[in-house]
Amino acid sequence: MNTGVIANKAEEKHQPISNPVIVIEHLCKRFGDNVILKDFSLSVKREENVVVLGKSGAGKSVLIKCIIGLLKPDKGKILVFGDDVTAMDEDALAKARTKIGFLFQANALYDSMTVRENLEFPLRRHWTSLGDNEIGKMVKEALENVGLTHTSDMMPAELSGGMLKRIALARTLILKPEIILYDEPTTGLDPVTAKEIDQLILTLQKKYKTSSIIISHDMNCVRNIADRVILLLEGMCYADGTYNTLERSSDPKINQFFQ
Ligand SMILES: Nc1ncnc2c1ncn2[C@@H]1O[C@H](COP(=O)(O)OP(=O)(O)OP(=O)(O)O)[C@@H](O)[C@H]1O
Repeated sequence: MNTGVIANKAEEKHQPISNPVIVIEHLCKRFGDNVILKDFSLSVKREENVVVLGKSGAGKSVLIKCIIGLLKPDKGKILVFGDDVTAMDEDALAKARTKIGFLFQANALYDSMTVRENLEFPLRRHWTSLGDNEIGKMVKEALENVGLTHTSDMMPAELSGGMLKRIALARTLILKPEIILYDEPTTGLDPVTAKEIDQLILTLQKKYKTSSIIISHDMNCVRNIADRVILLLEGMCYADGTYNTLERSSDPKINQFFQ
């Protein structure tokens, strides 16, 4: 069921460009008898931030894994820049993934590497033709972006939660992805630091013109960064609208997320 809650464009923080970068059509995914995605459709426009809300176990991570081809859906299409991810072989998937960055909830930095080495790692792995000079410049820019140039030679264990999140964001952005998928970017951070991360995400999204799908339970984060909010419920896109539109909804299934 779709409640037909429609986005009010006037409420949006910025105007995403209308051609979609991701189009998901009638996605179905089950594990045995456990039906996770029943008939899920969603379109994400260029430079748009779409937040996916949903209860624990609703299938948010399954959805993200389908988009990056880590899980094969049973039915449906996922077009990323017009190409269907569900029909790709491993080589094509690897190429498609270079356009998609992923910010893990746990940051996924290597504990045994310095901050600089963590940032160099994806460059050396994916862009093998880059020289040391070029890599050095890109690492410097990445650290400047997140205001942490002084941490270059530090180990992850020496950094606070907010700093780790900034470095993880810098590492995600260093490969210049056109789409970023965020898994709970502010979970575990205090409200002030969380707000700074929200602001950084918005600033860098504007600078690099990225489009995003964000999984979040943090309603401040949702309010701060969502152009549009999707409610994933019963395997479908149950509601679709701006934060303000959904917050005012009288539907208890929507309302419970905005208490
Ligand atoms: N590889 C798998 N094999 C079997 N079941 C799976 C697999 N991956 C996910 N599931 C099931 O799919 C359902 C949705 O999981 P998912 O991780 O997407 O939830 P979620 O909405 O991200 O929850 P949370 O907010 O708690 O992270 C769960 O019931 C989970 O057990």
